[in-house]
Amino acid sequence: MTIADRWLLPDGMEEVLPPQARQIEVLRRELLDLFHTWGYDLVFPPPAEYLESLLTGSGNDLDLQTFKITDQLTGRLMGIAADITPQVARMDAHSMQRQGAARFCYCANVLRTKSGNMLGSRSPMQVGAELFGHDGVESDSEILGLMLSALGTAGAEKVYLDIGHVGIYRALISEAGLTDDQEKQLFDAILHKAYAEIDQIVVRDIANESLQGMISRLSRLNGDASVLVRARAELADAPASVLTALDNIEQTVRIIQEQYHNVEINFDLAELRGFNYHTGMVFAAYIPGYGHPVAQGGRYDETGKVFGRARPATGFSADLKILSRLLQDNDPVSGVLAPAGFSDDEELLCTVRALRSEGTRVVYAMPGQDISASEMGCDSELVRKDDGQWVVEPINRIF
Ligand SMILES: N[C@@H](Cc1c[nH]c[nH+]1)C(=O)O
Repeated sequence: MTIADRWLLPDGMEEVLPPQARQIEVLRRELLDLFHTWGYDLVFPPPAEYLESLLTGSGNDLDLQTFKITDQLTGRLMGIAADITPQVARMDAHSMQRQGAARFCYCANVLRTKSGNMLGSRSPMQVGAELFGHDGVESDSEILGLMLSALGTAGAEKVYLDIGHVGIYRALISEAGLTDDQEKQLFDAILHKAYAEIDQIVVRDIANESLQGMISRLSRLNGDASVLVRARAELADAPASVLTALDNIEQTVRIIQEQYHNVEINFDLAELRGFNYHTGMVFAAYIPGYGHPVAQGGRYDETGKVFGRARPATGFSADLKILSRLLQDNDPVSGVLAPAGFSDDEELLCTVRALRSEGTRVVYAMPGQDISASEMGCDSELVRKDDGQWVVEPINRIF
């Protein structure tokens, strides 16, 4: 093994160095404090669980994204958490047993077998919030609002929101009488917006002509607010739940637009992104200059059922590392350098203690080491005056 092999990290498993680590930590605190002020209780999910509880009800995608390990204690297979949302759904359904609305937030490392995009991480720091126990405009708009506020806290000035509704696709598909294989094929074609293929599949596999037309048209319902008007006309023969879904989107968006003025909304009613457990309105937030969502989420009403309690649920998550990298200003670290060789100087000890207690960073130089103050993140130093007092002065020496 060469030295290079020893420090080579696996793709997408990155270490975070100063000053980014500190910036991420500052943002983590700000976001968790924000969630707290909105009434979201912090939870710490376990880093690994038995596969059955981790993957139950969540579909194939999450399974493929989950690293599996054998538990040396029981011989059972465990999975390392790849997404916190189903874990929090289990906490709500099984461990918490709260009646009515329950709100939880989290920030935890997850591991994924593959990254979502070419340059992406396989070890995101997932931060997010989940709201259980209510189905409707109030909870949908609260979660969307909290996501936008979180992006604002992280420094986003302009947000592009992509809104879809998995329930519309599901309502149409439930009438289509497709086999699992046929449905998977159609799902993939819609996911990839392969219009020619979609048209082919619906004509080949679906007998009902009105349904064929509606599914083809649904796949193209993508654009500004006029999409909702078009949807009402083009999906007029759809089950009643489709109209309810459109009403829900319209009302939620109205609430959001009244409160958040830096948001541009695009509707994509055939958007099926995500981990497959979503059942209702889904959304993704983009910022200029980055081609992937910086936060995403949506409604997933069925997930708690397998844990004993079907609860309405909606939530969002983001990768804290990406938010910090894309949105945070690179504030230079500042601090005060304290000299070496004065460990018995009571005045100095006292001054350092006072500075630290008010939050100032004070770094002791080490005897015999000639390391620049800036390398230690210091832009000022403690200097002893003739009367024995120590005062902080800016460093203007050239190192
Ligand atoms: N956990 C989902 C987003 C989500 C949170 N809650 C509901 N959906 C994701 O990372 O894609």
